[in-house]
Amino acid sequence: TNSTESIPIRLNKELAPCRQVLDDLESHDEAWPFLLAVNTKQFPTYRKVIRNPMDLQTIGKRLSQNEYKSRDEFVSDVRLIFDNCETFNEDNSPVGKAGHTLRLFFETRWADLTSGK
Ligand SMILES: Cn1cc(C(=O)NCCN2CCCC2)ccc1=O
Repeated sequence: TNSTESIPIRLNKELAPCRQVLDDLESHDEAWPFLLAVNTKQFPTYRKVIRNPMDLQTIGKRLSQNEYKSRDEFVSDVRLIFDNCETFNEDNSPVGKAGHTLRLFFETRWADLTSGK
């Protein structure tokens, strides 16, 4: 119900599924493009095209620093990674394919951890 969703993430013990799914993402074979922020020296146009960069290391820092007020804020940052990836990469490129694969893995794992439990 929405009665618990607005309670701060740490009070409502929603931190556990966030930490779990982040660990699962970081250890996935297709996570290599998303572990760290995109290197803007290697991709000089990136910051012009992608206004809100996001990566798994940044999410981990925010989680550890209690910067997420709800699980929905956490989920939004994860989905931002994949939306940015679709903007900047062709679907059939190595990075583009990794993004589609990891997005499906995330949505499936997140549903298992938070709804069908
Ligand atoms: C998210 N994203 C990532 C890349 C990428 O190539 N990352 C480099 C990954 N390297 C692998 C070993 C060292 C670093 C390109 C475009 C993009 O949107």
